[in-house]
Amino acid sequence: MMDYSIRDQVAVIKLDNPPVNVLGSAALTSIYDGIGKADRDPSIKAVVICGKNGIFCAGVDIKELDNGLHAPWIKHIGDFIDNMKKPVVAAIEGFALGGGLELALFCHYRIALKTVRVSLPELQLGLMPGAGGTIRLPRAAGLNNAFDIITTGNRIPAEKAAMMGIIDQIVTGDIIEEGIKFVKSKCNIDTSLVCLRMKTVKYSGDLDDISEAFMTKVKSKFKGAIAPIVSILEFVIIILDLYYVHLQSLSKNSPTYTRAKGTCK
Ligand SMILES: CC/C=C\C=C\CC(=O)SCCNC(=O)CCNC(=O)[C@H](O)C(C)(C)COP(=O)(O)OP(=O)(O)OC[C@H]1O[C@@H](n2cnc3c(N)ncnc32)[C@H](O)[C@@H]1OP(=O)(O)O
Repeated sequence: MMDYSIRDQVAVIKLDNPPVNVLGSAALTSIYDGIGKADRDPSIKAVVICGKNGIFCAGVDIKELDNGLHAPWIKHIGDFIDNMKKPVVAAIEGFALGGGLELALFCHYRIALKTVRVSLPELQLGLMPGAGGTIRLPRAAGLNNAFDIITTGNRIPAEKAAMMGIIDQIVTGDIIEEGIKFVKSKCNIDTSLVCLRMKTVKYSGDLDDISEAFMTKVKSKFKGAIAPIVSILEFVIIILDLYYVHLQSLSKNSPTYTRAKGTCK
């Protein structure tokens, strides 16, 4: 399900679940184990996550969804990386779709070949991007772009994704070599500063107006099947609102207040 190797003090975690590296229970467990191993090993300075077979990851294994995915649920991987001091980069080729993009968004950085496409197609499948997509995508790409990507399921080309802030660098050549080179240059950076979950959500205009406009657009597109879509959009808004509520409960002098304040501008 995953190859673990060490190159020049960098752990390379290569998803290996042919043909398209979907995330079932076994693959998720092996990624979680691999990241834990890299974190515990004092000789490892950084981590690259990539995929075999010319593709990063086609998302969660849809065939397993009916039976329920077993622990560690994909979100646990995100929680773990959020707290890692060693930088983690997603080195993307082919596609990063659904849970695959969410996995990439867990990482501190994302690099990609120019030919890459990313998307969150969950909504079209009657699902929601529940593994952090609603939290991290707005923080990477801004609220307006995130709503657009989540509601359309469009596949975004790498260069556009880079302009939006989803991809940090477009590279050419061997994606793993590039990943190693990239992540080694980030070893002295405080990872909490690049952890997407702690970043500010950027949006232009009034939050209620933006969400209302997207609701209207989505309702007209998905005639007769809007319940999950409306819930998902509301969920994104609720997450933002929760940050405000959380803020109000904190002492204004606390470091947590200062940090949390930055997440909901
Ligand atoms: C509570 C919240 C829970 C879950 C959240 C889930 C989020 C998700 O990740 S949902 C999944 C989102 N991903 C997708 O929708 C991607 C679907 N796949 C594709 O679009 C394409 O397969 C492709 C990745 C673009 C590759 O295309 P191609 O090279 O033409 O190969 P295919 O013939 O389409 O696929 C090969 C083989 O893989 C199977 N497969 C592809 N994706 C998945 C998947 N996500 N889960 C399970 N299986 C998948 C596909 O069915 C083919 O299988 P065969 O047996 O060979 O037919």
